Amino acid sequence: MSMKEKYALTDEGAKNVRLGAFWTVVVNIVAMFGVGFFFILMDQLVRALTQGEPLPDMLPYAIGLVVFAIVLWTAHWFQYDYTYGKTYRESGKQRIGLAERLRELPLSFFGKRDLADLTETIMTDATTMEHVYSHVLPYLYGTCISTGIVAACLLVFNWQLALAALWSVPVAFATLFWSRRFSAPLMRKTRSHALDMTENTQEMLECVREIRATNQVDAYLGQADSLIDRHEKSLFKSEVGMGIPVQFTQVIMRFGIATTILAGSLMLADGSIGFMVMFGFLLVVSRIYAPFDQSMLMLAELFMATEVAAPRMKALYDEPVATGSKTFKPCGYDVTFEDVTFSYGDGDEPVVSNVSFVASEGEVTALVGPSGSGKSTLTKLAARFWDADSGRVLVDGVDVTTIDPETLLKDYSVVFQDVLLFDDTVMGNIRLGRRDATDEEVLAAAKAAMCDDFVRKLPQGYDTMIGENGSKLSGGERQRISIARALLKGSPIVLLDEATASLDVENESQVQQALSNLLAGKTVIVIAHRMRTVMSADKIVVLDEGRVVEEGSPDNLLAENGLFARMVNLQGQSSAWTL
Ligand SMILES: Nc1ncnc2c1ncn2[C@@H]1O[C@H](COP(=O)(O)OP(=O)(O)OP(=O)(O)O)[C@@H](O)[C@H]1O
Repeated sequence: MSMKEKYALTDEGAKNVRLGAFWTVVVNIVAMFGVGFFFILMDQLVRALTQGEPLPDMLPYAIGLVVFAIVLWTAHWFQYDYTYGKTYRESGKQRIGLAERLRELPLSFFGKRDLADLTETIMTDATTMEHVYSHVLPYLYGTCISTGIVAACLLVFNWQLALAALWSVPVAFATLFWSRRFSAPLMRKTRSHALDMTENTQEMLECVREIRATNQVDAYLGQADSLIDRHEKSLFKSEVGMGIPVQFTQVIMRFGIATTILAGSLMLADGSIGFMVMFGFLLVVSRIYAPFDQSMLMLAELFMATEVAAPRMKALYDEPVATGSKTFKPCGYDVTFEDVTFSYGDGDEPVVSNVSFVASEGEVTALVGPSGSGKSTLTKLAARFWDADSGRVLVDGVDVTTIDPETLLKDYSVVFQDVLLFDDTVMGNIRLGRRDATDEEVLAAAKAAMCDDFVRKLPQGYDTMIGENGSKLSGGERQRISIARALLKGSPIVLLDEATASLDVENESQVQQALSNLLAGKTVIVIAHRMRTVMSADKIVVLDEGRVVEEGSPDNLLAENGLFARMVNLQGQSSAWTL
């Protein structure tokens, strides 16, 4: 596997890691030259002291020292730039790349993946990789290469002493990599326990009202406690599981010094090497192990990155994206379902089967049917939030799966039951419908959606911050803001999930008024909850267990006296169409 794939790097990132490794090699080799320089000076001094030779001229050494310092500083500067400066840029690109990827992924992906898990990938995994790019990879690769070069020189110089000095490096690394089979599962477990902890905290914060209302606070806190304990224990085990092999391999490596002294002493005794050769070897050997000490400590992080973080990031990159034509200029906006079958998971039972109907432009098509019959699913398929398993959804005869989702959604206004607002001003929330809308256009949409009266009563009117998900507004007010947003967008296809649960009578008639402004002249597919909407629809599609069981105008369906007629009779004069 290439470095790029293994560490989820971009092309430029892989290039910078290589250059970082190159400059690390230069730094290590230049540092070795320093050792050689010191060795030659020592040799001359020893000879002067023991054999009466004249003391060496110090000027070339002084000049050499200055040159050495300049070269080392320059090499360090490049190493620093490539390892820290440029690789941090790589991490920035990774994060932007992940965000771009999320943008390209089909919306169905977000339904399948746990959001806490996704947040962990973007925040924690990206941070782990950032540290690995900057602190570990160039340094580790560079050290291995420079050690290889020095080892080759030592082997040429004196292979017996070189073997005595260097055997410990491969043995130490082999031990460390072998220990990975034990430490890797521990790391994966720690990561998954950390994830459970995050999910629990996120759920606790999101559902704090429900938890309090159902007196579940103690139970939730108890669960959080046990998850934290479990994570702490697995973290301890994985630290020990990694720490012991790292310490052990550092000790193994130090045995190289002992064997160099032993072999060197024997060779010195039988006269096959001189004292200075032995001294030189010891100098080099003591330098060789130093960079590895640091690398070994980083290996834990590297293993974590290759075992957990990089695969998780790569998995996100490998997710199939929803693609399609970036231009879509239809002449009309009929939405046609053609024998559509769909299930949420591979191999699951279909939730809609062989559905065919046309929602015509300028008409309101109401989807009715019991809870779970597939009404919301059909609206999601219409907007390509999911792609059908078989059959086709067409807009003006064009299969939606051939159109890029972002391009397609420009033609859709969506008002769902669970309105989502941002912690922004009223103005900002409505303007999300169309970013370039003028203030006047936003106000006109707000008026048409019957928002104006309540917004003007807010402390700062349209500039009032409405809290997270509009927490400072009532359910009906939130819904009218989402309708204003859809009105401002003014798309030719409207998908609407009516909801009445949170609305009082006055609110309901205001929302109804807002809706009729939104729907005029559009292709409307509505999940109808109000009797009035159902009876005034141009077409009704009755669903049961994911199949279309009846289809036609309200009058015709009533006349047919089938399921729809029975449901209407059951509902009586109730204003809410709750089945
Ligand atoms: N994201 C999902 N993953 C798996 N199954 C799902 C998902 N969303 C819905 N379902 C299942 O698909 C079926 C149809 O659901 P859908 O929401 O389309 O029904 P509905 O008619 O809109 O129901 P309701 O009127 O209660 O909102 C249900 O059995 C539901 O459990």
